[in-house]
Amino acid sequence: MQKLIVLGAGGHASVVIDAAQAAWPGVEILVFDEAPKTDRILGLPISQGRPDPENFDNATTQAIVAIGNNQVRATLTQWLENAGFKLATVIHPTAWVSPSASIEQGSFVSARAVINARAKIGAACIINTAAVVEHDCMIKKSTHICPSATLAGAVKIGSQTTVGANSTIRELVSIADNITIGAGSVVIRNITEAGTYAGCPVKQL
Ligand SMILES: CC(=O)SCCNC(=O)CCNC(=O)[C@H](O)C(C)(C)COP(=O)(O)OP(=O)(O)OC[C@H]1O[C@@H](n2cnc3c(N)ncnc32)[C@H](O)[C@@H]1OP(=O)(O)O
Repeated sequence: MQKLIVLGAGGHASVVIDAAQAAWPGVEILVFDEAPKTDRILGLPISQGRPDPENFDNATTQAIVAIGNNQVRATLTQWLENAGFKLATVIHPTAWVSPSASIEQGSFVSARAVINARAKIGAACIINTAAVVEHDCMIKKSTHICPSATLAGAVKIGSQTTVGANSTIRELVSIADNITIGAGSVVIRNITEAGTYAGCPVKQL
């Protein structure tokens, strides 16, 4: 890959750009945003709108959505796929990803994150800075594991779920789709009903 298209130009995009530049020195990064708040990000120009697939060659170009909102990231990742772009998986070089783990396309793994043996990460996920995804965890698509969250062994997380910063999920626990776990929370039982949960142990807000 010589070119990386990044959709989104907010705070999370800065982190993805830094990681991509560290992972692929010399990569040309092209940033697009539908409503940019500035004209540059980390010194790179921001183009307004979406990239035109006619202008890019999949042999040299990949694309990723760098937006923290799970629903928006899911929708735009689907748009990239439908438009024929090749999705990138961006992994910061200081992250540890077990050779037996798998990560689907369009996902981002930030600095110092750990993804241990046989863990499976779906498409368009964010495994954020210093998050720990222990052995045999399964995370469905478009989910965000926030900074320093810890998923103990064999935890299952649904799609479009957010596991808040510095929260802990007990081993073997399952959390369904469309759930938000508050920062610093502890989950010790399965959560099946969509909603927001916080505290130690969590209660539905
Ligand atoms: C790089 C990055 O920045 S990645 C992003 C990382 N960000 C996070 O991890 C943040 C995750 N979000 C949170 O923790 C939020 O507080 C949420 C989603 C749990 C709740 O947000 P809101 O719906 O706005 O709730 P609000 O702030 O109004 O609080 C409602 C109640 O829940 C309590 N509450 C909120 N968050 C938490 C929490 N994390 N733990 C315990 N209690 C909480 C509040 O004290 C309040 O209680 P009260 O009604 O008794 O006063």
